[in-house]
Amino acid sequence: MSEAKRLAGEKAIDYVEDGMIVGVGTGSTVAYFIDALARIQHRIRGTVSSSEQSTQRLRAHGIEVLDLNSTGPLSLYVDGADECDPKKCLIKGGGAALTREKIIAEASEKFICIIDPAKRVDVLGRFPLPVEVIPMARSLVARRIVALTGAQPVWRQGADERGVVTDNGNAILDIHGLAITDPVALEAALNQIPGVVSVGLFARRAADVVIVGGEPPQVF
Ligand SMILES: O=C(CO)[C@H](O)[C@H](O)COP(=O)(O)O
Repeated sequence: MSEAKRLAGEKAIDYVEDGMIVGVGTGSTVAYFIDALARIQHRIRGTVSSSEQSTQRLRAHGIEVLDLNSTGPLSLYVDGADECDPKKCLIKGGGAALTREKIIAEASEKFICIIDPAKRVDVLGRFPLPVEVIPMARSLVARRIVALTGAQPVWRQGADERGVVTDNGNAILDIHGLAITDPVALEAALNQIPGVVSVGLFARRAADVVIVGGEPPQVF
């Protein structure tokens, strides 16, 4: 499977143009993209990173990481996903970086999603849907999710009693047992719950192009 991820990550380099500032997502597929980007780094002006993990990898290659507040809109964002439906709506956040990923996707003109074939689904929801929440609102948000969806939110566990702590200092609830027939409506409804920071559904702002790793990669 990592071969498919590598092929998807390397194919995304085709979309990088000279002088661009490139938005960079998070995860093992993106790691291949970063490694390929390192080989052409002299052609770009820098990157904006969606996580501490990606920032470390970018800097290890000597690639400049810029503050989104100083770059203005980005031309290109490249990121992975946990699931992708035929309309290019995504579930993301398996790596707990969903909020910064959503911010950069929103700031970018073109969002290229890089996945291996196992991520393609007809209906989103087999992968538990991540929701980033303010820690004090965790139980409240969980109750509201049950009332809204009937599905089961599970607090993502981490190294200690605080559970997983995101780069923004928040907690993650993973919603199990959803079959998401209307991703735009569910994203909007979950975003209304006080204490929700962001939802790992990328439906209002879906991907523009999806690259599925393979020999050759498929693009849709
Ligand atoms: O959303 C993400 C991180 O928050 C990742 O893009 C998603 O989890 C896919 O990761 P991988 O490429 O390792 O399969």
